[in-house]
Amino acid sequence: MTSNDNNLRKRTRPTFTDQEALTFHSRGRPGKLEVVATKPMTTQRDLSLAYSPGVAVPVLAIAEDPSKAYDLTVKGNLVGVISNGTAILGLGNRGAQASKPVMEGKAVLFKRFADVDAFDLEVGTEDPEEFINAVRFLGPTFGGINLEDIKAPECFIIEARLRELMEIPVFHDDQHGTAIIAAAGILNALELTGRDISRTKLVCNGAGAAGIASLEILKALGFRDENVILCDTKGVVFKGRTEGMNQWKSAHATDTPARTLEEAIAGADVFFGLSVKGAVTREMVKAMAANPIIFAMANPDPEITPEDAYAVRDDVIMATGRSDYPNQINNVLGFPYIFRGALDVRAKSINMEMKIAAAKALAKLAQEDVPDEVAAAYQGARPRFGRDYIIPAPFDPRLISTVPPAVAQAAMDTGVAQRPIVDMGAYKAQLSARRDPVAGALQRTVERVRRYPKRVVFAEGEEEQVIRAAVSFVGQGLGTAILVGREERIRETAAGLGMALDNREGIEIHNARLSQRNAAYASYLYDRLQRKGYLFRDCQRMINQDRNHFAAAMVALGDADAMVTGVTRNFSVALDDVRHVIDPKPGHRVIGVSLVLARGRTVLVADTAITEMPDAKDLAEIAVEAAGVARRLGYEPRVALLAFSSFGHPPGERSARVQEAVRILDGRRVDFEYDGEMAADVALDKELMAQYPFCRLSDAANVLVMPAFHSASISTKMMQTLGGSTVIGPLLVGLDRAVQIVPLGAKDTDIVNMAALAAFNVGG
Ligand SMILES: NC(=O)C1=CN([C@@H]2O[C@H](COP(=O)(O)OP(=O)(O)OC[C@H]3O[C@@H](n4cnc5c(N)ncnc54)[C@H](OP(=O)(O)O)[C@@H]3O)[C@@H](O)[C@H]2O)C=CC1
Ligand SMILES: CC(=O)C(=O)O
Ligand SMILES: [Mg+2]
Repeated sequence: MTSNDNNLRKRTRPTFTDQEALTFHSRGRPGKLEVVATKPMTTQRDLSLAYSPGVAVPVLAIAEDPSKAYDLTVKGNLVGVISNGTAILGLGNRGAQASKPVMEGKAVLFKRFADVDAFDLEVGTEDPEEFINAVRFLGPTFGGINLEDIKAPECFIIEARLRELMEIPVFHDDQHGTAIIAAAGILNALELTGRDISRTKLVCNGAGAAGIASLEILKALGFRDENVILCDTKGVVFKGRTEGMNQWKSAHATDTPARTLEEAIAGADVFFGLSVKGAVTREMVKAMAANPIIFAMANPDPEITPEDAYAVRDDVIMATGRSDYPNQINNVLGFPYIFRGALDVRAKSINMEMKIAAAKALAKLAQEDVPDEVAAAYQGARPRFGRDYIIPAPFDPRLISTVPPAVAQAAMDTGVAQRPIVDMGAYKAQLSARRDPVAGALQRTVERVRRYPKRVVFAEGEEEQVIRAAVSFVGQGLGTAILVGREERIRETAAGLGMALDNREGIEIHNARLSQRNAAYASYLYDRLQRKGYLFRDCQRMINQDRNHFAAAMVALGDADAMVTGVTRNFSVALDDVRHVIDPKPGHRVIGVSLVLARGRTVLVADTAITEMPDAKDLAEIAVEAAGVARRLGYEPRVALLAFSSFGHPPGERSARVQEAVRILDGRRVDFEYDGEMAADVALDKELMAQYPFCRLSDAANVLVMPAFHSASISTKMMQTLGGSTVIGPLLVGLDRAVQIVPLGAKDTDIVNMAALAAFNVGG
């Protein structure tokens, strides 16, 4: 095993308690979804257009030509996620109401990964006919129907009937989504072990929705009937069996003397588990052929854990449905992208060719080199096609531009596309732009920190939201949280919040006044400040009484890796405290960078914190620092130096300063794209930018250098308050140690994000 393999296998489990899972779902607005209007609804005129009488016009247009619904309503991008809760994950029949968190979850994954709008419908019946009747009339609402967590064999009847009755794609994800992803993994595992698909022996445990559909696609790919044995709760599904049978199982019944899973698995090349936790034993693994392939896909716990399988064999290729082991076979890799492709060509259905195209696209993607930007999505370890990387990970940003085009092309080739794509290249570019950056930006940071946990000091340790943030930081596996404050007070506050800190691993409390390190910290500070008018006792007082000084000294002297503060003090005051203790990094300047996460894109804005009225040289330096942050966050920087004018028009003294900054950058021969001066709309809108064909940016800017602090601060705050954007920061950049200052009164989630960014050392 290479060290890369080792690292991948040793991934830590995300740790969360049941209470955290409940709080995640209940906090703020209960649940995970809300409806957002895409048109203004502010004036009388808006109302007249959106509703009566204006709405009558599209009504008549659609009545005359129903296909107009795709142009005039949300239908073409809307998927219904529909369940009756009879097979929720591997938890069995828990009822329609209990399935709602899963269905809401799927809806948000549709949005997050493929910008497909989706909402959930839970239908309170176990009767297939009633279910079919409840769904069959919903065609006018949706562009597609994703059925979920409906048990077999009813799911087969329901899906087949709805496919006949409805003119939009109907896709039972537990069947086909799972089958597609598993097939992709299998294609790669076969290649790695040098197997011929037509001679490979496979045992599938689980003859339900996922099991049966997987066998269908595997056989379409080349597995032979006689080489495949299916098992269920009654053991092997053999020819002639009568107990617990149905027509879908019969279709895969084999002529074999084996009657139990144990007998069937002996000598098998591949095990496919789509059943329940613990169905496979170590003995069974031992009995498999050389280089066995084990896909234990039951959720939330696999048929056998990788630890157990590796304990008895070291030649196994192992996959599970979980995100905390390598090779996650989970349908989240499929459904968002399969529907994206199907919707974009207005496919009438999702057929076998489209499913195989998706599986092959996924398999091929795992074989490709992982570029730098993407490596960040893999927790810092750059995966290479091999035993522990046979399938891309859910956060791989290439999925959106890879899978939907393959699905769309297959739909076009098989005649089910009602609106074929004319320019595939342009379509792929559009798809990339749909990628939601919000989670992406932070996800990479958090995953990286999880891999290299850090000691982060939370300076305002007595504050409620800081305690909550510290507990969450530790709970997410990001490292050790050091709370600065009076121990008893912190414990009491934590107890009042229902969080016992006693015995909680990963949390330390340091009282500045009682710390054994404060003499060292005070003398360190005195060395720095003695010629700036401070006496030793001033320094002692600062360390003993001021938590920012104490926390910063911990970081400066290596007792902690990073620090976060700001909840109770203004940014500039907190920064002054920190600057007494920590200098700028040699050759760098300290600036503030805000991350603006707007619909479909992330833009970095600088300097949002420090230099009030930068001159040309300052602006050039700000550009260099901001470009560095963009790179650290995984974006290739395209820097626009902004002004009220674009390339000299209209002229003005302020714009001349920005032009001068561009010339300074020219002289410094920096290694990133930049240009200016230009107005914000030119920087952000590629079409407007095209009016200036000489502009050196290859695409819309993703780093905006503002001409002064006021414009930086005003624009980001307006974006946040009025524009519906998420703004993270300002992130403090250019200090010699990792320090982040949150906005006054920040909430626990903001504090955790900033602590993660500090631990990641985004500023250095
Ligand atoms: N990783 C992923 O992306 C996905 C994983 N899954 C997982 O696959 C499993 C099945 O889901 P689904 O097909 O929707 O559910 P179904 O209810 O449709 O099917 C369950 C099947 O498992 C069989 N089974 C149950 N217990 C055992 C056992 N001890 N030994 C052998 N077979 C058993 C049942 O047998 P019988 O017919 O005799 O009742 C049935 O055939 C779940 O754990 C689910 O979480 C599902 C979808 C996606
Ligand atoms: C992942 C999924 O859909 C399931 O386990 O049911
Ligand atoms: Mg499911």
